[in-house]
Amino acid sequence: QGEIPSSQTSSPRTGAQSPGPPIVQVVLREDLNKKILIALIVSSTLLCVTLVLLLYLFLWRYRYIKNSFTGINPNHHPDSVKSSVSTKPTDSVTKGTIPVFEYQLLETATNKFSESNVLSRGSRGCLYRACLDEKSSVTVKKLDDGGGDTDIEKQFENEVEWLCKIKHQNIVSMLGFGVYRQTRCIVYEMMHNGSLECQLHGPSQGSGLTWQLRMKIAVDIARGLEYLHEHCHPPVVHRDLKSSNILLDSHFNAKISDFGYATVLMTESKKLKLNGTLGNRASECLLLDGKVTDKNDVYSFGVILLELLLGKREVEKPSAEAESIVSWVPKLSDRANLPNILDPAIKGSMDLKHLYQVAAVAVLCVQEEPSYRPLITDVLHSLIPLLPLELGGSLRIL
Ligand SMILES: Nc1ncnc2c1ncn2[C@@H]1O[C@H](COP(=O)(O)OP(=O)(O)OP(=O)(O)O)[C@@H](O)[C@H]1O
Repeated sequence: QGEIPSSQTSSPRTGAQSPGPPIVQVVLREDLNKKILIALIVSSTLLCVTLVLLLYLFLWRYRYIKNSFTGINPNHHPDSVKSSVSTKPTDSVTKGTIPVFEYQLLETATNKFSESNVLSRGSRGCLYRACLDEKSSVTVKKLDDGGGDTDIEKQFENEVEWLCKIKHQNIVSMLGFGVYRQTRCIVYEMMHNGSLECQLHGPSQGSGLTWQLRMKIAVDIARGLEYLHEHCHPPVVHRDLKSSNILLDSHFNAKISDFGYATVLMTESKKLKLNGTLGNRASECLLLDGKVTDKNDVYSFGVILLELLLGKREVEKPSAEAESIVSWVPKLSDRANLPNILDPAIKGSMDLKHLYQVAAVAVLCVQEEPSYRPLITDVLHSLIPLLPLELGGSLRIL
């Protein structure tokens, strides 16, 4: 008792020589250094993670903008639609900028795909009127698999693939699509005036289409085609251009629809390769296959122009002695008689010089030799001066 523990003898209070304070300070400093080191490691890790995230976001945004499109990605293949879309009915995602609709949503919008909503029946399925919201209606094309018909499947994939990428005022807009087990749906903007075929050859027999409207429709189609042939990279050939695939909105703006057979235009090098593999087949045979040239679309455009002028169907009677509208071409070259063979709905309603010019363009487009047919861009520029300014042409009416 009364003995002081040895550690206390070295207490600062004793006033004796004391190593205490320096030890504490060293320990504190070491602690501080460790903390600074940890803080540095944590903050630099955070910085790295943030930088990586920012880089990822930047790359994602760059790809998003690139994909949401002004041109065509040559590496893109229609098959990717199939793989990019799940077949679960509850999907609600977006593919690029195009939404994938849930089945239930389309079912409700079309009143369970009811008969009263049917707008038309095509060879591959039905077209329905649908209300996605209270304000506007859209159309839904419902394609059933047709007992595993791979052609329907291919056309669906092709159509969706192209319409995801092609955006133009004269090409029908796809608002979304969906794949649900055996059923496929595509949602389009509503084209209130239906197809050009219906306007020309339906109950109204062309009476709703004045000369000026017909010129506007021709210029609109040529603009859409010019976009496909000249502004898409690589160029796109529609391959199924006909009046039933030209749709008219409430202002009679014409838009090209149905991209089920569309394909990229074959480049010269690919053409040569194909010529090689097909031995002696002349290039014209390849062209007649309808696979490789934009001039096929120009021919089809010429046929539509003839329909607009003559008010006749592309093929008048679907029978053995059916006559193509192209057989009228020699009569079109007879200027004196031309006004007499026109569609009665427009007879005498146009400047004759304009009529001769449009007839000449139509004759050039339907020439048998594809290389003699003009480019669609030349066709467009010869029609624009015939269309009044307020309808999108350059004609000033004084
Ligand atoms: N977006 C739309 N708005 C209004 N009507 C449309 C629309 N799309 C198509 N139609 C009408 O439905 C008709 C059939 O179009 P659809 O594309 O379904 O035909 P299809 O299935 O390609 O038929 P086919 O193969 O026999 O030509 C068109 O001719 C047009 O009258």
